[in-house]
Amino acid sequence: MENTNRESVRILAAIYYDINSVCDIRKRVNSKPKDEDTNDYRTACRRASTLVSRAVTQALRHQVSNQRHYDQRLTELTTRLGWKLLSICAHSAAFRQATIRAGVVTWDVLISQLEANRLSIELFARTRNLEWRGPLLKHARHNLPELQKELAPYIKLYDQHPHHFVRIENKAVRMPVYEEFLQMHTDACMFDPREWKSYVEEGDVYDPTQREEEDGNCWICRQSLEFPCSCLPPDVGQLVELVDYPKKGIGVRALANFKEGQILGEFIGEIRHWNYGGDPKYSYLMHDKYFQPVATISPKRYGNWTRFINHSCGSSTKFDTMAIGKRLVVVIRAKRDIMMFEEITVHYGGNYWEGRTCECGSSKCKSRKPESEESPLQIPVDNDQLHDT
Ligand SMILES: C[S@@+](CC[C@H](N)C(=O)[O-])C[C@H]1O[C@@H](n2cnc3c(N)ncnc32)[C@H](O)[C@@H]1O
Repeated sequence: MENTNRESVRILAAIYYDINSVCDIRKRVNSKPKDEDTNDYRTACRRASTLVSRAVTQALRHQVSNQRHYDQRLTELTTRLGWKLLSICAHSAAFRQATIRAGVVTWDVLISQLEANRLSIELFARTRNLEWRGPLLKHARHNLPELQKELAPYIKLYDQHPHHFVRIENKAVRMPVYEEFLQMHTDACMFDPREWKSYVEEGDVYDPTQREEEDGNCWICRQSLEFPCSCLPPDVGQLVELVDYPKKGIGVRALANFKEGQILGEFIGEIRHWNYGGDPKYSYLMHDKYFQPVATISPKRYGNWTRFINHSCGSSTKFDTMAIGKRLVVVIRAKRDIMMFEEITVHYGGNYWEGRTCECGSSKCKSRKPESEESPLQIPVDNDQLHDT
């Protein structure tokens, strides 16, 4: 059973990966079309369309008793997942292969997991502008009310960054808001000299995160500053989602497996003076290798997905400061392998939880209540005693 589970999770991870790749190709086709990308994109759409058309043919037959194995699976998909999810998943090569090749048990587990992650997959595809309606539109004229329902007008989600949406279980979606402002996504740290003026007595204000000789060689290409490079920190942000976690608020859920040591992304925000105290919830104090403070990275307004990583006393990642390209950056790095669908967590540091209660649930948790408080003595109560006499 464990192997089957692993296989279905592997397929699921590949489905997210494929959908993201198809959307990336589409973006390239729309901005700088190259023959190779256009062909790849057309092939993905044609294959998705073929699978959906075959499912439509089966749905119109009304007779399922003598269906072939593959067609039975398509019927099961449309009845259990619905036409929208089918059309979304049909864009994934891993999904199309699974409809033919997955073993019976793997298939059953896969379908249950697709059902359990229905909103996650839909949100993932829609915020990346997957053309999932295309394969269905061709069949709008057929008498398939469930399919027609899916073609009703939808709110556009793709004109916003995917990390402007937070999934609340399988039910709803909200936007990340803090101090009444939408927490905007940005791809790079922002330095505004005006914010530093009050901290600097004389001379020019400069960005203290610019890489200097003493920060060492670039962590990626290993070149010294004598050979300037344009390396950027890797980022897996396309393969994570923001989710509301009970008691902790927004957190980050992995939509792929990540390896120990892997850099997951840069901790991005506004570059503020190290004495800046305006962001006690999200900010991180960056130090150089001599433990001298460099700057406070404040992502409360502008930042990327890494600002939403919740704390765990047994965390899966850590903060690291390193020289990459032209800058000194704070990155999030995996301390161990991270599995698909796991919540990504980081340790906020010793002082963060003074006066706050950690709800990480880890056996190493510093806020963990003593045994006696955790399970209060149970006294059986006669229900009648609870009413006024
Ligand atoms: C950097 S933010 C993380 C994202 C945050 N959950 C949100 O909704 O925007 C840090 C805040 O998240 C919440 N948080 C993170 N980890 C937590 C934990 N282990 N237990 C309780 N609350 C946590 C606390 O409110 C904390 O001040």
